[in-house]
Amino acid sequence: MEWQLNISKLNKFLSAVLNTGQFDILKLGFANLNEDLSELANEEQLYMPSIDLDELNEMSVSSLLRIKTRVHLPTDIVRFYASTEGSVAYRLSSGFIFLQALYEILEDDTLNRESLNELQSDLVRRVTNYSQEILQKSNRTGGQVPEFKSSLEQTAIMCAERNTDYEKLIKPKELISTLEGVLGSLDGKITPDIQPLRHFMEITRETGPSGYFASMPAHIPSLKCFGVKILTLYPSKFICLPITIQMKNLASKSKFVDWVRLSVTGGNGGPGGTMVQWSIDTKYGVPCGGDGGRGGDVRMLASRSVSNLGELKTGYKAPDGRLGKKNRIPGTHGEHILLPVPLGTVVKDGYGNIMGDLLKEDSELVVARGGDGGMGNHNYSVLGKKYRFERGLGDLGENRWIEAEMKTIAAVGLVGFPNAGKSTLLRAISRARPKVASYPFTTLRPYLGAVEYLDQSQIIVADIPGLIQGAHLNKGLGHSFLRHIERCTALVYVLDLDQVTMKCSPGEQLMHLREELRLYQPEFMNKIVAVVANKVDLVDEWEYSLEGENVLAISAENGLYIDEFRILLKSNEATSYPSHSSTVLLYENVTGQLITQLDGDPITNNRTAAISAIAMKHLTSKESNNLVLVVLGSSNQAKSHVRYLTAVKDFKEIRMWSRNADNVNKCISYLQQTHNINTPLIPYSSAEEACTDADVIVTVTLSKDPVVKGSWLKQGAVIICVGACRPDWRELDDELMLNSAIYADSVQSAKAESGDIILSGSTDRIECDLCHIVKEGERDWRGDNKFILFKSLGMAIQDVASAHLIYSNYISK
Ligand SMILES: NC(=O)C1=CN([C@@H]2O[C@H](COP(=O)(O)OP(=O)(O)OC[C@H]3O[C@@H](n4cnc5c(N)ncnc54)[C@H](OP(=O)(O)O)[C@@H]3O)[C@@H](O)[C@H]2O)C=CC1
Ligand SMILES: O=C(O)C1=NCCCC1
Ligand SMILES: [Mg+2]
Repeated sequence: MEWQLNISKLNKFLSAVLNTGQFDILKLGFANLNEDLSELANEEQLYMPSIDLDELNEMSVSSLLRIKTRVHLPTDIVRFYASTEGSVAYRLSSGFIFLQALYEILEDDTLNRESLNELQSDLVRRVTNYSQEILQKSNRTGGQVPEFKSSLEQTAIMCAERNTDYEKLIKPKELISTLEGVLGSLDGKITPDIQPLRHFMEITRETGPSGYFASMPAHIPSLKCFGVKILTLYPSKFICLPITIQMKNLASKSKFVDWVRLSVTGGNGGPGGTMVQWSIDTKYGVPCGGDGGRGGDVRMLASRSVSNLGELKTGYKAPDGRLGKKNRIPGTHGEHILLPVPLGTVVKDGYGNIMGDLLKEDSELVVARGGDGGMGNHNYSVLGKKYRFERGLGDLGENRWIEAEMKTIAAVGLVGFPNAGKSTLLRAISRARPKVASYPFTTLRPYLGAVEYLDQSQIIVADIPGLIQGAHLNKGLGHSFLRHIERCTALVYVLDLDQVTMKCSPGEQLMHLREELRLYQPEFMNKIVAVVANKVDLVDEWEYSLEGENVLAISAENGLYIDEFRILLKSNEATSYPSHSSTVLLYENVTGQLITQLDGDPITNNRTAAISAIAMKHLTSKESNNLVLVVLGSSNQAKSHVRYLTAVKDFKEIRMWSRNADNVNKCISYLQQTHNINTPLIPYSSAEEACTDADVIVTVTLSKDPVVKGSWLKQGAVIICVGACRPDWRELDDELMLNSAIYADSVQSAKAESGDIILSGSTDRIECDLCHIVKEGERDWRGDNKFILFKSLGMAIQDVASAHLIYSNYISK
């Protein structure tokens, strides 16, 4: 029987899993279907390998085994990998999910869960037997290939080591020659990298387009290993909103109340005891009544789990202390009443005097003290018969009116004109369910939502009621909502891009919003601000900056760029995250045992530069020396490219440009101090000036728009384009693209992923893969073209070969 997967059902299933919000990406490991998938990518149906349920023949078991070994499944047939925020890759118990998926999507309705469970055990048993047979045939005794034996302990140590140590294990010249060797051995056959995943990436993009890449498993027969790289990319890093406030468990069902007046009364002190202990020695006995217990206090307790003051009643009275007991034992104290209030609550007495400011989690403020207990008669024992029943009655508890007011209600306030979509946005990023309707002032009081992150942190966002022009004069909801803004640490201006509902152009909206806030309180201008343009799905084109501000275009309704927005809110941390983070998993070829798991970031930084160095070495003539190198960009790739390119060529000077001049200076000091780069490194404030008369230009930016123009460059210039890794991003303009002889590390990836190639209409103009260049040796690579361009996108095989080299260096250390 042939299992036929229905794509639309599969999509539905994957979307449903993704929509649980627990996973950012699911990779379905049809590992042995690389070729088939790329061929079938545009077709309606995907096919599972042929499996004869009645009699599993060797062929089908072998194909299953290949799936098993490729994706390293101890008990299952296919595994889902989930790459979470921060790029922690982990595995799900896949068999169950997979079979459930199959159950949902198989055309054959007669299959039920039990029969699938049976099928799974049967397959696993057969696959296990078969793999043992293979191992025996190949004279292997254990589960591991001898050279990797007993390496797992070291692997664990290695995984725990820091990036800097990884860097020490990578020497530019060694990595360059290793990768050149691997490229030379490829014989023109390159594992398709990204293409087979495109289908699944599309699903991911639809459900949350945060830009996740994953390289398919790459086999390197000569190295006896294969591997996978999982990479996440946070392109929203370009907007920063430093926020540190985090709160927890905000889901309060109560009405939103930010001010209350209530009466509080401490418990009265309990009366002292009047017991007398009789004895033969004393005529009247010995008084032994204990002191009365203290009355309980009424206290306020700052708690992250409370969102507003709506749970508070109008009055509280704490329990009284109890009567003192015999044998001088004090009476029980009255219990304190703890009133949980949100962090940032300010408490005043009835005269407006501030009693306290509850800023820290678990801080307490006594708002009505309980009375002291009265003295028990044992205190009066010396007074003889007359006073032996004397005692104190206990003090009354304090009683007062107090006012509690929330000062900080949210870290972030969403500010925008009515119907800009703030409530929809809050719904999209949190579990808050504010009313949404397209008439002004749907939101009459701020709704709060907790934006939750996988690291358990939360940021509280308030949907501030719609603002109208003249609000500072108390028009509309005027001051009542401007007061809320006062309490937010940061503001996000939400602009309306919908021609139908917008009051004025997005630029004017931003101007008016700012003006209203400024007129109400000039200090508002000091607040940290970000700008988002909502309803981007309704417009054809959108500028990404307005009045000098970066603007994040989103669609709250359709969930477009909502992940980016969530990250923007957390960008205090997000800016300290690298824009790319990755993990490389290295497996042993035959048994599929995991050899090691490596931090992919140093691998990415080094191998990409090594590949560029190989390309540059071949694409520039051997004799050429003392060239001028330009590096556009100043971060990881800029640093590694200077190191690797100088390892294969001598340059007269290296010109460095980046949007931010400080970054260039930092990059230069790092290269000089840490890597002793002796070639003059010269900062440039204009990319055009830097590129004029340059021989080699490297673009390593996160730009979405061209940073180099063909008109700037001299004939014969070699351009190494490393950024613009998405089909809609550019680093190079059309003139440059159309006048270049184009090469790529993988033609297939470049055609599918490079915005420069796709948008300039150059998909059919790519000459060949890097492995052909390496094999062919020196020739005229430019032909009739003005420039030579190498487009790098990165391939799994480069990661795997580099990971293998690092690992080998590590174990031989
Ligand atoms: N081909 C491949 O195999 C690989 C490609 N890459 C790509 O290389 C590029 C650099 O990577 P990496 O150094 O790790 O990235 P980082 O995020 O660390 O650095 C980004 C760099 O781009 C600059 N930049 C950001 N936005 C813009 C913009 N709008 N215009 C101009 N410059 C901008 C930044 O400098 P400043 O803030 O000063 O502007 C910074 O120097 C990325 O595009 C990445 O995707 C990465 C790994 C592998
Ligand atoms: O590591 C890779 O390969 C990358 N490719 C595209 C851009 C980001 C990193
Ligand atoms: Mg890549």
